[in-house]
Amino acid sequence: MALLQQLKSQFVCQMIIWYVFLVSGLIINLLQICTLPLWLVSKQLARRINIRLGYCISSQMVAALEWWSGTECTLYTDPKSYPLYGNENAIVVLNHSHEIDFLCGWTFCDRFGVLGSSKVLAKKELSYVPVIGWMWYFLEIVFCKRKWEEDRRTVAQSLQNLRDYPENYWFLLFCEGTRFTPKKHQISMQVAESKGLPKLKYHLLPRTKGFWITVQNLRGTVAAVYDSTLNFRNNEAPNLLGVLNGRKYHADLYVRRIPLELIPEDEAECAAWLHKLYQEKDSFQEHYTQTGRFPGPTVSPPQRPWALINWLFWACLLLYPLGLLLAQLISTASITTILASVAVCSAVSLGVRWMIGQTEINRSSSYGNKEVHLNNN
Ligand SMILES: CC/C=C\C/C=C\C/C=C\C/C=C\C/C=C\C/C=C\CCC(=O)SCCNC(=O)CCNC(=O)[C@H](O)C(C)(C)COP(=O)(O)OP(=O)(O)OC[C@H]1O[C@@H](n2cnc3c(N)ncnc32)[C@H](O)[C@@H]1OP(=O)(O)O
Ligand SMILES: CCCCCCCCCCCCCCCC(=O)OC[C@@H](O)COP(=O)(O)O
Repeated sequence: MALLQQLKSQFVCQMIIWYVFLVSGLIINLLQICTLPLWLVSKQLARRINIRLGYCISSQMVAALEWWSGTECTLYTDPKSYPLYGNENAIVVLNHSHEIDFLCGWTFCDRFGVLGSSKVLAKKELSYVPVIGWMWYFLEIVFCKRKWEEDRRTVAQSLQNLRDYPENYWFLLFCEGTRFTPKKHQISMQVAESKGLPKLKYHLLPRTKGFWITVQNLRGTVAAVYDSTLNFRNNEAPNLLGVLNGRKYHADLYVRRIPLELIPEDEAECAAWLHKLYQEKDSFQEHYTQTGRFPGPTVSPPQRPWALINWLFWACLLLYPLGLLLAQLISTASITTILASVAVCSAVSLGVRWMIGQTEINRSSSYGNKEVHLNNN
């Protein structure tokens, strides 16, 4: 067991995973481009094909979490809501304090069969990330600049486009708008104070505009909001490099299903509703800190084999030509070819390392970091 753990952290294993992810990802991005003419002929078919192509990329990261690192995910939820998960459209509201929260979200998507179709309100910068960001264009992910004056029109339009989406999806919203850091927390609590809102201990003050516009534009096509609160056992702060090194974590996710009809239509009332939701989320986090668990019964939604099968398929397809190339390199062993191979390996590892950097909190944006001029009236 210890030997296997040692093996998982070896650089050569990392390189194999990165190589398969990057090369298969770029091939899939190319295939996605090839579907462009189809959008003009049959939009719904193009969407269904892209859902499957997207699955081939995102499920590789799910496979890394579930099969490589062996991370376990426990769901705390009402058993009456459980059968609805994956069988309806939903808006997911999730806390944003962990580097792999999006990946745990993807794992749950996979277990409920909505991984390829799931959506997120993502910052525009992520659309430039190769493989993942490029894939997102074809999955109709909603991007925002976090500048309301510009976003209010573009975000509403992108949301309207999802109204006739052909497969069930979960639309993820990190209402805090950025990852939790002590400084961002302190600033957002000043804003809370100026608005006369109670302080939150574990969350940043939620941004309400994105939530309101999402609910407004998806009303009638989305059945519920899944209020989701994520935590990791033993106070761990997991990260993507840990996952790729084969480190095992245990995620706990508390989900409450709230029918969409219960959410007020009026903007101010909707904002007040969201603030109250975050106060409740804060109390669930407090409960977790005190007791090591969330309230209510637990379930472990079954793991599905498709993410692993997909990874094995791409690995077989791409490692064979790589092996042939390496064999040829070794047999010819010219200094130029060796230098060229070292350069390619370095470029791959630098590229993927930069992509992993996008998930790291210490490289988080300055959004929410700037002192705001507060008006206490
Ligand atoms: C059964 C299982 C269930 C669940 C499983 C869980 C999950 C799985 C689901 C789906 C997975 C799918 C995909 C996941 C894959 C990958 C995701 C990866 C990452 C992408 C995530 C991101 O990129 S997060 C960043 C982008 N997103 C957001 O920002 C969303 C939230 N933001 C908003 O909604 C904003 O309102 C906005 C972006 C629409 C506009 O932002 P802007 O800044 O322009 O406006 P504001 O909202 O801030 O308006 C100004 C108001 O804010 C007040 N203010 C000022 N400073 C602060 C502060 N520091 N904190 C709080 N508030 C502040 C200011 O006073 C203004 O107040 P008003 O009263 O006028 O509103
Ligand atoms: C098998 C996989 C191996 C290869 C790994 C490559 C990894 C590429 C991952 C890129 C995915 C990017 C998703 C990042 C999600 C995220 O967490 O975004 C942060 C935003 O919410 C808020 O940003 P900020 O304001 O900066 O806190």
